[in-house]
Amino acid sequence: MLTISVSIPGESVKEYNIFIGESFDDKQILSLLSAKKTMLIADNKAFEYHKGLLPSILQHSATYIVCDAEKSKNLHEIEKITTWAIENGFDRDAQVVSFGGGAVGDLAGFFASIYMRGVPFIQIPTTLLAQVDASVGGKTAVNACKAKNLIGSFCQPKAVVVHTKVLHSLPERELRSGMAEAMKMGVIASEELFVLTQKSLANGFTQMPDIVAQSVRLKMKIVRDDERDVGKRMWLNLGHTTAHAIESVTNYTSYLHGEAVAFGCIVSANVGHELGVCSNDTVKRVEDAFRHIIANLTFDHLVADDITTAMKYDKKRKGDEIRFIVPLQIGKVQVVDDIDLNIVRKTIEKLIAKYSNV
Ligand SMILES: O=C(O)C(=O)C[C@@H](O)[C@H](O)[C@H](O)COP(=O)(O)O
Repeated sequence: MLTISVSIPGESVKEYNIFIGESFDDKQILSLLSAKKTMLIADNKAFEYHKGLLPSILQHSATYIVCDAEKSKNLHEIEKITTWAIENGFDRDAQVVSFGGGAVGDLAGFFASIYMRGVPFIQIPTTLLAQVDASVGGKTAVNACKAKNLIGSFCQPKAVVVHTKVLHSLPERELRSGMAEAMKMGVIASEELFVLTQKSLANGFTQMPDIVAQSVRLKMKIVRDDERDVGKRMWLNLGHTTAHAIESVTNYTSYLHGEAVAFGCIVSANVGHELGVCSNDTVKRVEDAFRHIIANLTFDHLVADDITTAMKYDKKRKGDEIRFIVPLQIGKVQVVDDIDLNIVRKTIEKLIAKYSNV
């Protein structure tokens, strides 16, 4: 088992461990928290397939099942969980264990951060996407009418427990989607990870524990320096200005998050090229990598104008100015303030046409 220790400076230092291993004795997981009562908030599919990983937790908790997690990531579901928690007698001494993909982790984490003004929580991510990205870093959120993750909090978990064993049973589409976030991390900060993710994808998802560990380490280095997302943490949003807009205009039904991110990273590299900061070679490397994630999808029903309109709700914006993250080379990105949305719209139009017949 690998343990990554996190220490995030601030008014009060937040310290916790991220455990990565094939699987864990769940008694050890429970012992990481001292609370007496546990609310297990679990994705329905993850619970169906993997509840065997949680014998002790199940004995000591009440379980709330979330169906269709991305569609349920909203304030209505938060109210439903709150009613359930109250009816089950959970008070300030309770704790939350989240079990599922990124959407359940975001929802459960947000609930934990506000229930009775906050109770501790542990993340047990069961998708590759959640293991490499969503479960670490302490962003919790629900979607609002106009945009993704508009309501949320910064709240670090008490621990993150990554069972890499669950990856063996994930559908290939889910694995590809998760790989997009690890690949994105490579573009941001590590050519080595970028190359590793490409190799893994080409060879049937090899070296997954290594990819999870490298992604988490790189992400936490950035989060440690800028927990509140006012500086370099914005790098982690590479591809997400486009991705969130696409997810919102398609009502979270057409693409998995990582698929939207893959398309978004291709958009970012091409926008960077239009701005003269990203070379032909880098654009080609980015497209060669991410196109394998979106290979079986079509984008022809998307309208570039709708996507750029939805970008106006992006949380990174500064007044009316939209910020965009672009790659400079593999391993290095830059935040562009006040991006010209005409350039973005034209680039998206071009790429919708290009990736509609793949
Ligand atoms: O942790 C971060 O910071 C990121 O931006 C990582 C993203 O991959 C992740 O999807 C995040 O939840 C998006 O955050 P948001 O602030 O754009 O909602």
